[in-house]
Amino acid sequence: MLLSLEAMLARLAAQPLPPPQVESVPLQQAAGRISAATVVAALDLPPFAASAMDGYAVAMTTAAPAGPYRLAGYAAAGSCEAQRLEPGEALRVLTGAPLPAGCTAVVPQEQVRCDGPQLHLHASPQPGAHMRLPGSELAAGTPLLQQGERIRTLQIGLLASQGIAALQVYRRVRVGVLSSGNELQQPGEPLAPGRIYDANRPQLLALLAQAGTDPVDLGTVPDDMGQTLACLRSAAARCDVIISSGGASVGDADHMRAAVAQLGAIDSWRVAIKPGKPFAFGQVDGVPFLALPGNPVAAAVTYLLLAQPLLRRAAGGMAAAPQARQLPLTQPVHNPDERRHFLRARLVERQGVQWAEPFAQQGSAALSTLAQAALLLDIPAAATLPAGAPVRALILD
Ligand SMILES: Nc1nc2c(c(=O)[nH]1)N[C@H]1C(S)=C(S)[C@@H](COP(=O)(O)OP(=O)(O)OC[C@H]3O[C@@H](n4cnc5c(N)ncnc54)[C@H](O)[C@@H]3O)O[C@H]1N2
Ligand code: MOO
Repeated sequence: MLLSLEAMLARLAAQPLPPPQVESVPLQQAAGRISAATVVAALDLPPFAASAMDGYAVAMTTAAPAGPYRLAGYAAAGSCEAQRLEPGEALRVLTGAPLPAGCTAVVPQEQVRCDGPQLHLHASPQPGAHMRLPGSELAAGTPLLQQGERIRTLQIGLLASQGIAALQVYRRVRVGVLSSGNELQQPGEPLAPGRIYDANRPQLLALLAQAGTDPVDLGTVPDDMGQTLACLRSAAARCDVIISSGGASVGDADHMRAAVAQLGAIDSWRVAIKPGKPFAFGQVDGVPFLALPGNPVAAAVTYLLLAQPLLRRAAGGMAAAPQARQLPLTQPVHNPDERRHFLRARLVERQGVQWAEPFAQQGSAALSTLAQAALLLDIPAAATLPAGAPVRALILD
């Protein structure tokens, strides 16, 4: 049976996965990790009334708001002395200094004239000017991080300003990657006749590293039952998820599915997408196992569309819709197939408008256009779209 992409995703979402483990990391190393806890602000920010300028804190009077004021003292950032102004008094303050009780405005030093102990303002200040009031930026109790949220680099400063030195995050998921096939040779070795370089394993390992997992290189296994079993057993002992490519389809030299079935269970499916029709899911000694197709573009596309959501869940992360936008097509597209096509495309700009331009080469093995692609265009089954028609474009970078 050919399953729709959505039905396949729903099936994968229903697969039980082991709960992610939790570890503590220093705050500055937490960017890109998944928060294992909901974090709320413990402090008001700023925690006390503070000056936003180098200048003077004044206690205004209605009779003479521009002064003169009597200079009553001094406070710098870090001062801890509790001070108080009476109406008509001013305090020299530096940026970040705690403001004295009774302060009604801060006047930047460029806008005053000092005459001995007397301060004259160039103009009447606005009440509250340049005063950072406690909690005005952030109130204690405000949520800062949700459990399952990916921590952004630009959140680190805010978390540090709350006094947080370490965060509870989910341990990176260890994802083992293996390739199968007698034809495969390692990049770096001389190429023997009839053989090809293993493109899928380096590509998948790189995608996994970029996604914040802990990739484990399980190497290449030939089409041999004994070696496939040995590789899978050792992988299950050290990985949280195992991904293979090749041997997902109907070929004779397919030991992968038989080996997985012997060590656990496997369910093969066909998904109504091109590239990427053959796809299998199972478990090896209880460790989730995903079999991606061997054709290199099909392996990359099924990784992005099917494996990534499962890995995000295994990592404790919240579900996230793929980044997509609507773009007009530069040329007509015809998909006579019963499968939805995901076309590699580039983004072009014409007269200030962005368009999606599909590459001519769309073969499931044609890595050269994957290497240049900025977009994957989602073309419905049995559809003919004219030039200019809007299509859903998944953003690849
Ligand atoms: N009779 C049928 N044949 C095929 C069907 C089908 O439905 N009926 N499906 C085709 C589709 S679609 C795909 S995709 C491929 C997937 O097949 P497998 O997952 O079994 O993969 P293999 O047969 O092992 O390899 C396919 C192709 O990819 C090359 N390959 C494999 N691994 C790598 C790698 N790590 N790096 C680079 N290239 C790799 C392999 O040499 C083959 O050329 O099946 C179609 N056939
Ligand atoms: O997945 Mo295959 O690569 O559809 O052509």
